[in-house]
Amino acid sequence: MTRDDHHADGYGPAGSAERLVGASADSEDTAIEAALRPKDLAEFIGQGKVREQLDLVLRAARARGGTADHVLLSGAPGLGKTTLSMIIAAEMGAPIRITSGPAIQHAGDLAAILSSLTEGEVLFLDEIHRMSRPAEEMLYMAMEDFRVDVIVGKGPGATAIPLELPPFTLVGATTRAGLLPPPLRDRFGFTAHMEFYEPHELEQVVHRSARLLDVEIDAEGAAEIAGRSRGTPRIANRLLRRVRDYAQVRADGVITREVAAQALAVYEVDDRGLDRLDRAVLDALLRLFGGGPVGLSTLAVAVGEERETVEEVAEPFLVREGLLARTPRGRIATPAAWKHMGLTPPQQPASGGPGQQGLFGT
Ligand SMILES: Nc1ncnc2c1ncn2[C@@H]1O[C@H](COP(=O)(O)OP(=O)(O)OP(=O)(O)O)[C@@H](O)[C@H]1O
Repeated sequence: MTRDDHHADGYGPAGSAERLVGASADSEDTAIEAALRPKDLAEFIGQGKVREQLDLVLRAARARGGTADHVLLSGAPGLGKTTLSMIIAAEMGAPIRITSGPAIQHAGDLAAILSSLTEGEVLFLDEIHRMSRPAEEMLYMAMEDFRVDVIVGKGPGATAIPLELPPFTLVGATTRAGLLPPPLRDRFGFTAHMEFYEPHELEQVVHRSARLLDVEIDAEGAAEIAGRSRGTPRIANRLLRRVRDYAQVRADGVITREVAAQALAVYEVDDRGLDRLDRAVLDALLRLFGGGPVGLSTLAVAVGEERETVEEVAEPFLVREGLLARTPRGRIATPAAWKHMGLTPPQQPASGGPGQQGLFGT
């Protein structure tokens, strides 16, 4: 099995510090995740519908003695797309090759990978929406006819040499299925959308990982970590490792609710999974701008971050949590944001006081 690339989670394009609650894999995750991945569908926690449907697809393919249909997995980073692709291969008793869209810039890169696949092999293509156009077009034919045309030579003398491929299963992963061109999307026999996990599912993830890492944890400790993991198993596993450190150094090694809460307070991850940046954005929005509306650029200046960092790194989770809304007039805080930050909204936002929306409204 090979992996051509991996990404780190920086603070957006400005690319500064890695975040404890970032959903993309950092270098430590990459090193440890292999040990924590469930190996078969029965071990995979949550995503009940996806699991049931995939189980049918794979059982039927096995019964026919053939190769499974191409599978498209869509969902946010860290929800288990790579894990599921490995499970698909394991359940089919097939080897897996792992690569990603950005690693395939030329059609030739893809031709080289496809032509070296063995019969029934699973090809996992992460970030499939980021493949180059020519590679994408080559993939259409490979998926449908198990054939590619390799172009030899240049200009008028160029010739297309058809190359037969063994049947294989493509597992494509994307954070946004909507970004895929319809001809590509249509060539997948099965599409699964992965949802964020419920807290009780993340508790199971934490318990399972603690067992594998040989860490003692009680039910309340697992619940405390799960509640701060933003619906994402990767984050749950990462928080568990930081809490384990704390438990070893400052407690007796056992993770209880108290130990987990104290540890995550040190790392500035609050009880809802907001980190320093998220809280800074909310704090500025509430205290400086009376809850908004305030323009994105103004808000970014107020927290001393790039506009893109606020928009791409902090806001998606705040919006998902119902703490912040993006409106045509600017960003506004919801009543839940005031409550979460322990602040009281001004009685009459338009009459001055801490709120200065008139000045910052756009
Ligand atoms: N359903 C699950 N049950 C248990 N652990 C899980 C589950 N889903 C994911 N994990 C764990 O979360 C970590 C991240 O999962 P994975 O790498 O599969 O995510 P991903 O969606 O492929 O992320 P990316 O899009 O960034 O590649 C792995 O360590 C894996 O063990």
